[in-house]
Amino acid sequence: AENPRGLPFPPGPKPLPLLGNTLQIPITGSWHLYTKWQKTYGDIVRFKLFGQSVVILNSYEAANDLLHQRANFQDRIRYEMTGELMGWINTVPFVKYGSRWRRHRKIMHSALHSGAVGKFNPAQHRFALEYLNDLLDAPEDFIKSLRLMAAKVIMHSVYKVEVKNAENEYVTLAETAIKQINDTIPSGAFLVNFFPFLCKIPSWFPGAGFQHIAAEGKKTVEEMSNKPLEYVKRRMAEGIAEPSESFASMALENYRYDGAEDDIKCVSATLYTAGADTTVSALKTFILAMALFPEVQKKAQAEIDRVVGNGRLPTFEDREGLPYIGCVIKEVLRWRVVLPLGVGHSTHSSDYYAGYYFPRDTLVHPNVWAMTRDEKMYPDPEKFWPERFEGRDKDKDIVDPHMYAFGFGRRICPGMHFARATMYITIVSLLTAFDITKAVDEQGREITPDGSDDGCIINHVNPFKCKIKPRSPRAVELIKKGVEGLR
Ligand code: HEM
Repeated sequence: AENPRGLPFPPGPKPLPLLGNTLQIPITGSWHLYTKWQKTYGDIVRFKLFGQSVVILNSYEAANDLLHQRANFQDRIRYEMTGELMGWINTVPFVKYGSRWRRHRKIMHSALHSGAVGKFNPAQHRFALEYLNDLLDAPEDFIKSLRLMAAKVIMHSVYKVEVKNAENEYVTLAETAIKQINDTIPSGAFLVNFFPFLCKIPSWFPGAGFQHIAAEGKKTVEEMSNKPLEYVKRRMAEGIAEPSESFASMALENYRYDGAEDDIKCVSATLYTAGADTTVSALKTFILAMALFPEVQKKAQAEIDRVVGNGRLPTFEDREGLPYIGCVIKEVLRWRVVLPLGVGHSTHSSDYYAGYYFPRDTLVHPNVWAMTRDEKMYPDPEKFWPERFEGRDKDKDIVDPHMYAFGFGRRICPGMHFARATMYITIVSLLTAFDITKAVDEQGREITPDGSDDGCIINHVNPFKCKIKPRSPRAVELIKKGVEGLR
């Protein structure tokens, strides 16, 4: 029997036949609703999206017990539309728990684990400098040039593609693919994600427009994966490529089993889609926080001035000597966590926890947003206050955001060390060279950004205005000199 102990499902709102609770779940910012449900139903809440059983874990403890500790909670559900029809099933976050996924993780791990990832620091440093230089020319385009920086860092690290502008062929392909995915994943937006049998309807059938969208999507995903890898292989064949010049060339050198190339192609394409927008989200949050909390900015700048001095820009070597910056990065990851619902894991077979029954293929999401708003751990949670992390032992009475911002268990973000390095060098360079303040309107009044966010799976603060001004003529000189040095 599936449920021999006859235990109940976790509590939750009553579902309608067929529709389940789908009509109750907002497409954006659903974590706010789940956090309210925590008061009614507790830390473990169950509901249904059409026929899909969903469990939300509202506490760090429950998420850690299940998603981190249990091997049975490391799978992913099938997304018919996004995964199967559009071809995203070939990218790591969608791959089912099993041998293929293990091969993909191994390829990523060998280049991205904490001891190896330093290889990419020169590229991260270079593009952070170019970002500073872009800000000198067009400070008001700080978000646009941030996106460009993230694209440059990943494309260079993964393929050694030199991205000059946002119109780059490979960047455009990946961005188009991401846009297509964002339009299809949210709950309810695409019925076919939850009604697999709809896939069998021919595409000329009225209302089956999803099949055209799927076909378009699949083409984009294939091109996004094939084209840059062909570029790498061309460089290798022509003998231009250093074997270790990029993630992909290293992987092609190191892994030569049957089917290795296909694995490498899928993994490489994943890195842009998983790594660019997430990093941009975190860095936008940082800039917003600096505009809203000037005293934090001053303190961070004082630390840099003390440790680095003003004769140079900071480097990766300074990282250990800048503990307050470390706390700022943690607070960025907590204050507006990038993925407020993480990425849903699923159960491989039926299971029990806390007296409740979990059928197989239950979609289980950590409500990370609720964890970041736990007032017992983080008093005054809306305040951006890095000091809350100062002078404490890891895991003692406060959870380090690194423990939840990058997910859980065997599925934990394999790019976390890479992401943190990009965040570090960008943040520390920005603080050294610029003051970030609120913008002023024509009457000279300060404009305070409202700090709202778009509520998407990868959550972004909404576009806002701020002033980004060099701290001194010396800072401008250092940026110019730094960028010159790169040429
Ligand atoms: C601040 C930036 C980032 C954040 C906050 C972040 C967060 C996450 C989270 C929450 C997950 C889901 C883990 C789970 O299922 O429990 C994830 C998965 C993943 N991330 Fe990241 N990530 C970031 C940057 C990156 C970067 C830069 C890369 C690649 C270079 C990357 C590659 C991946 C991949 C491949 C997965 C799927 C892992 C799997 O399903 O086995 N991420 N990330």
